[in-house]
Amino acid sequence: MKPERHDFAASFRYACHGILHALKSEVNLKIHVSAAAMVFLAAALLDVGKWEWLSLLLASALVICAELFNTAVEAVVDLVSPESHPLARIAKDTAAGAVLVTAVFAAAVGIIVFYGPVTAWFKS
Ligand SMILES: Nc1ncnc2c1ncn2[C@@H]1O[C@H](COP(=O)(O)OP(=O)(O)OP(=O)(O)O)[C@@H](O)[C@H]1O
Repeated sequence: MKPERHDFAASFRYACHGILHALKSEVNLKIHVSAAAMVFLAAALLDVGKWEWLSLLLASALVICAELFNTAVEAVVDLVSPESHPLARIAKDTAAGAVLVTAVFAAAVGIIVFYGPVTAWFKS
């Protein structure tokens, strides 16, 4: 049954519940969040600039958002099509493809941002 109308605080709680559920159930999301934490630590240690921080934050947020949407698509597909179906496969594979695209983008951003500071650190 659909819940009654709710306020902003309730919407915020539901959103946090969704994120926590995905964090508990999706290994890939745990990996992405851990990777983002390590990237932020490296960025702080290497003292990268404002625009580099912005790029890293944007790339990390994109990957995590894509993973959350992927989790949502998987749940809906499992709900409406527990049996094997070509359209269910397309929905899940496409959602996974979106995560892959954002992960490749994040890897490229990481290389662009860290290449200079890391080589300079090794030379020093
Ligand atoms: N109902 C279905 N009908 C057809 N193919 C499906 C169906 N469910 C899953 N698949 C196929 O199996 C693959 C794996 O599906 P699964 O639900 O295990 O997700 P997953 O990729 O393992 O996600 P995660 O590990 O993040 O939970 C899908 O990408 C799809 O190709």
